[in-house]
Amino acid sequence: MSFYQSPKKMSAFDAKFEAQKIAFAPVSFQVARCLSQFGILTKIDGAGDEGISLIQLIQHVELSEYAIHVLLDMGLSMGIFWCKDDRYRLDKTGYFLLHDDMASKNLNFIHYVCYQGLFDLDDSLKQGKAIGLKHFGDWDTIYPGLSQLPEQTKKSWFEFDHYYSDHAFDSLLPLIFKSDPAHIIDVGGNTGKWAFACTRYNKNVNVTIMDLPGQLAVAMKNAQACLVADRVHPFETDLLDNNKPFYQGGDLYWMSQFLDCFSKQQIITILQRTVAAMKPDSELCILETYWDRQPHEAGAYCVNATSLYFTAIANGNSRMYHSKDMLKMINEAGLYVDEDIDNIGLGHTLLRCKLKPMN
Ligand SMILES: C[S@@+](CC[C@H](N)C(=O)[O-])C[C@H]1O[C@@H](n2cnc3c(N)ncnc32)[C@H](O)[C@@H]1O
Repeated sequence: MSFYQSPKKMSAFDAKFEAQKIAFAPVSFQVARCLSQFGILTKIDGAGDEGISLIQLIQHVELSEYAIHVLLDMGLSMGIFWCKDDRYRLDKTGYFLLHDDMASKNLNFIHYVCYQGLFDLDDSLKQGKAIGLKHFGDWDTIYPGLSQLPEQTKKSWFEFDHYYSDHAFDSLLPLIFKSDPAHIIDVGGNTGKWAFACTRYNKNVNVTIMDLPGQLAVAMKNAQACLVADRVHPFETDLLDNNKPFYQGGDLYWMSQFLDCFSKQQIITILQRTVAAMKPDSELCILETYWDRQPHEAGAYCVNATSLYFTAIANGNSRMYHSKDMLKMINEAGLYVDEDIDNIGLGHTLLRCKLKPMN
């Protein structure tokens, strides 16, 4: 990791400006969202090098002159546009806000899933509970409620989750199938995207999805639609309850973006239960984004920011981990890492684990 290990080279004047940006960050965030939602970014982008004036924008955007003008002024301050001779042109940051898929998925996730709940971050930190979740329902964690979230919130949650895992899945399939597993157990398999990728890739493999009932119902509906309900099987459980069952004897246990939903103590328990369920030659593959394994500072920023979603909205006690913490827990549970591969998809790491030999 080449970042965070020395002070930033910046004048006090610039640092003071950075501090003001943080103080006003919710304003910038909402302005960027409104510029996008009301089509102002698209209009200015379409005007190209010629640019577009406020008077012209008023004719195309269904907002008052006042509303467009306050958004434009703040957009200038945020470096989204530049303006010469009263004509606005998109600057580079504006270009990526408009055209970068990752920025739009992140922005929608923060607005529809996290924004209101983050107001309760301080109480969530003090109580070790996701106090911000109260805006959506009365659950201990967001997961039993996922399928009941308001429509736009649910859409933003799934688009955010899938955006990162989808980018990793294609390059992972050959790696996972090199050990030729006949039966994969997808722990926290959600709506079945990985299960369907596996059944498409290999015509013989069976996949069992272990998850909460709400997600399994959606996954099995999807399995019917994909015509693989004979090879994709549901296994209902709640991994926060040790009295609930754990699928025994799978060839390959798969945990993608799953362990980050649990506290350290819960992870150790889940890994120990996995160890107890594995055959001597089974594997456990863990796919996660660790902030210290990101190739660029931008990745570490997004991963660390995502931790606070877990704190205030998802469960109050989990996070995106440092890889050293995960490696320690894997070891403690009785596993060793056979392969450790970074830079999969958008900054994922695959840890391929096996049972430690018995002494
Ligand atoms: C962040 S999603 C990951 C989905 C998918 N594996 C992927 O890579 O996109 C976490 C999944 O873990 C499941 N999960 C969370 N808590 C759980 C629990 N206590 N028991 C079983 N599954 C749980 C959720 O329902 C959800 O499907």
